[in-house]
Amino acid sequence: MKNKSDQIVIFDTTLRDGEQSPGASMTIEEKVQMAHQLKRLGVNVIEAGFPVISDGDFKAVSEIARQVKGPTICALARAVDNDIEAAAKALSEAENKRIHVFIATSDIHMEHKLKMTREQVVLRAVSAVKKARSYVTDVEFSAEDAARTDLDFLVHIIEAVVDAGATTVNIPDTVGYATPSEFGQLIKALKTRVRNIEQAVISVHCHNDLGLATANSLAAVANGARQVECTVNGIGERSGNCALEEIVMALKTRHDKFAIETDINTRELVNSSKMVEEVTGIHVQPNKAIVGRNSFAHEAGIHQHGVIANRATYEIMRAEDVGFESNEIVLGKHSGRHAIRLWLDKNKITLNEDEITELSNKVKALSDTQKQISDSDVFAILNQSQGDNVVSVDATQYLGSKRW
Ligand SMILES: CC(=O)SCCNC(=O)CCNC(=O)[C@H](O)C(C)(C)COP(=O)(O)OP(=O)(O)OC[C@H]1O[C@@H](n2cnc3c(N)ncnc32)[C@H](O)[C@@H]1OP(=O)(O)O
Ligand SMILES: CC(C)C(=O)C(=O)O
Repeated sequence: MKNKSDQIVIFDTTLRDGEQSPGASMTIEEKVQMAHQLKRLGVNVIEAGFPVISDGDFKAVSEIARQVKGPTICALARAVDNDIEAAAKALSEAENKRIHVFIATSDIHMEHKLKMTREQVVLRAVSAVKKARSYVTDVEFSAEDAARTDLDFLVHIIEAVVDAGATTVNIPDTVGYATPSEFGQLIKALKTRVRNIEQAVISVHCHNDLGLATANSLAAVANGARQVECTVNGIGERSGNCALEEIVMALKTRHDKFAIETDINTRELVNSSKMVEEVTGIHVQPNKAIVGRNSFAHEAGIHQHGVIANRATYEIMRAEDVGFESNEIVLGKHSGRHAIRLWLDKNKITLNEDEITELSNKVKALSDTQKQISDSDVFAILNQSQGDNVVSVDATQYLGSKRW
């Protein structure tokens, strides 16, 4: 990392919070394979798991700690001695290690779930951080449900854990309740009010219940957060977490606004996304920002015309920069003649303007009866038109579709 002010720590929790998505459980081998990919992607911290929860998770964290050198390997623990001991043990072979302890700080969680008073929670948090510090120098503390926590109490507990040795303090919006302006203001308030805040990195961990996880994380960064917790494809509890690919590409694309760097090799984003789809069986929707298959695809004629003239008319990022081979011009109901001309050029077919118009009309007519148009559909149209001497091509070589 360069320096704290213009760099952000990308803390990937695909293997911990991401794995908490119903149905996303991974085997030890899958977690290790994913951790190697996260290293290729360039994440700074890999939250490899929660060692106390099962033998499998303990082994997965230990194996990742043993095999994956370079990034910091992090293990989660409740503010419970046994959890912290398990985390320390699982991390023993890590080159760079972090123990992440958490306890809830909102009144609703403390009263109904933990059945603890504010004072008891502070004492438990301080003692957990001290215990974690007895094993490692890099300790993260999370105030679970921070976004719904009384601000004075949050300031107080953060000061206490930083005094106890926490090197990163994480402010989760555990239930995805905050709005960007509120969350940005919360980070700003902590930066000004927490006496010893300069001794720790401020981190955020936003959930996506209202679809605001990335927006809230960005607002936090704009107000001084320097670690963002996120997951590939945004998987995680309920509606998931801030998506790694979204926060990284937002910071890269809007460098003019944020002036923040990450260490992420963005060309590995699509590979990482595909690996998460494979190991979890959870597929991203086509319109998923950055890694969805429609993110750089254009079907509407006016857009296609613009993109053919200059990609920047309708693309704010380059498909190649996130790991796709290229952008796509997709033929369909909304396509116009500029796209048809491009398709013909690519396939080395020459038609006159009347024939191009006729082909365009036939593509539109076919699109009224089916959802998607493949290359072989277009060749079939051309072959049907053979009698009218439009063109003669052998469509059999194009059977199957490039896109669909
Ligand atoms: C916001 C988050 O994502 S937090 C992380 C969530 N992840 C997980 O829960 C991982 C999977 N969890 C598990 O396997 C289990 O819940 C375990 C192993 C952690 C605990 O299992 P159990 O002992 O059976 O307890 P159970 O899950 O029913 O209840 C949670 C217990 O942890 C306590 N607890 C919850 N959070 C904390 C905390 N941060 N610090 C201390 N204690 C906590 C609860 O008060 C409750 O204690 P109780 O049993 O004395 O009532
Ligand atoms: C453990 C913490 C960081 C968490 O996952 C949450 O609050 O959502």
